[in-house]
Amino acid sequence: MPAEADGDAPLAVVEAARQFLSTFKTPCMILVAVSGGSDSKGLLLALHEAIARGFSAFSLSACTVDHGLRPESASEAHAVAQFCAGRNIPHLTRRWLGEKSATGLQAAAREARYVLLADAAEEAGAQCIVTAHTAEDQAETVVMRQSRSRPDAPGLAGMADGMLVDRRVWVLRPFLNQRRADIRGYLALRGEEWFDDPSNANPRFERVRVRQALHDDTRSTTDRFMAATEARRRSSARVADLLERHVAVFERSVARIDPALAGDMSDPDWRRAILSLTAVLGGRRHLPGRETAARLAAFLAEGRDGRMTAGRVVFDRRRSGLYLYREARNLPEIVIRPRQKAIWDGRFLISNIGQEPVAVAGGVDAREFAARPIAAGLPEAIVKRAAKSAPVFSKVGQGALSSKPLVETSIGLYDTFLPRFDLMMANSIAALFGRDRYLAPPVHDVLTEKTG
Ligand SMILES: Nc1ncnc2c1ncn2[C@@H]1O[C@H](COP(=O)(O)OP(=O)(O)OP(=O)(O)O)[C@@H](O)[C@H]1O
Repeated sequence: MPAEADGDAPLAVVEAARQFLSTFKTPCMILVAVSGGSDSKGLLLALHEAIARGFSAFSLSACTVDHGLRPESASEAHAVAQFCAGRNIPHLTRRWLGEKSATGLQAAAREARYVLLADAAEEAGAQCIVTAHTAEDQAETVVMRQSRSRPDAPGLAGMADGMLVDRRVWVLRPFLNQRRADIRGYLALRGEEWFDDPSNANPRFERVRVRQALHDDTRSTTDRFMAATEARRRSSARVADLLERHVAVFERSVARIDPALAGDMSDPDWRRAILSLTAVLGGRRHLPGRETAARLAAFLAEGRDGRMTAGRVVFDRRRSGLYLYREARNLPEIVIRPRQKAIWDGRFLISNIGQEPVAVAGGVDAREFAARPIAAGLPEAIVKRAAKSAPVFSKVGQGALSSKPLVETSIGLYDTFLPRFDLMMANSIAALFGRDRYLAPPVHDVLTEKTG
């Protein structure tokens, strides 16, 4: 399926691969996520060529995820494996065996794909993953985000050029500025073919509808995206700074905000800071929606002492500050088997390191929780209220637990997918909740290295 290409464009694709390799802190093995479509096959070939021409300390491996959604998917994965074998590139195929319900199919397939790719990277010994998202993918993402923009969106940052998956491996996107026609031209020049996924033309999916409607020049969208990404990174740096200066978190459960900043949400970065804290304390994976944010802003603007609940979080306003803690309602009860981990209430990752099952419930007896925050200077009434939603561990059946589980805050906002432009604020949230910094990307990053 050869396609038209500009004169120098094929070399531009290899040049993009070369430039990408030159951004690494140290040479490493890169796992290329190859679907068999033109973009990812082009990325694999361009990296392979760039490595052969001057970057020999790098190596490649590849992985294809067979989602099992189309009859041809297994044979396509096999063809990719053969293509890799011909170039001495180790290749893994991973099958998605999860539940495939019609609603949210693409989102479920996406999350499963990234986790399978992360597992494959670990198995192959690769230090990062690359995907071949293009300038067209970027333009589509911007349009889709525009249509559902959340209150946290400063400008229209599109897809990040890097994303940490599962807290363990970075997915980088070296072709975000490359056009599909150029990648296809490059493949044609090298005499290579590719598969066209028919679901890329299925109007059931939002991305496909957007693509079909998008007549925008992707080059100008790319420029706008780069400016927006820069704005988003600066916003993230500022949010990090605001959180560090004005917020304290006690026992991973109560946040105190300086009284001076308790009444105002008009600054978009400060609003993001408060809404992010709300998501973490409320155990949610997304920021509260527009309406909740507006209700909260109205409450804070009143400037009076009192309480309101938003996004499962109580906002308790007193002269000494604004206190945030999880409301004591709808707290789940779970049992964690020996040597297993589970996320409780979206807020805590609990590891049962003992030999017996552990039951987890909310705030039945929180005396232990109460002692420390009071000693740290929190008002007693706040501690008592917050204690009601703290996790309490017990033995299933009679008696006392012989070993306590390990507990850390689960940051649903970032633990599965952390876009690179939010790394600084994610790190300051992690620090507030007593967690280590997130894994740093393997490539140089001027902004985070300067300020973070
Ligand atoms: N089945 C697959 N196996 C391996 N890699 C894949 C697969 N599907 C997609 N990819 C990788 O992801 C890139 C983007 O693919 P595509 O646009 O189809 O995914 P997407 O669902 O839109 O991605 P995202 O959800 O991350 O925006 C591909 O260029 C390829 O690198």
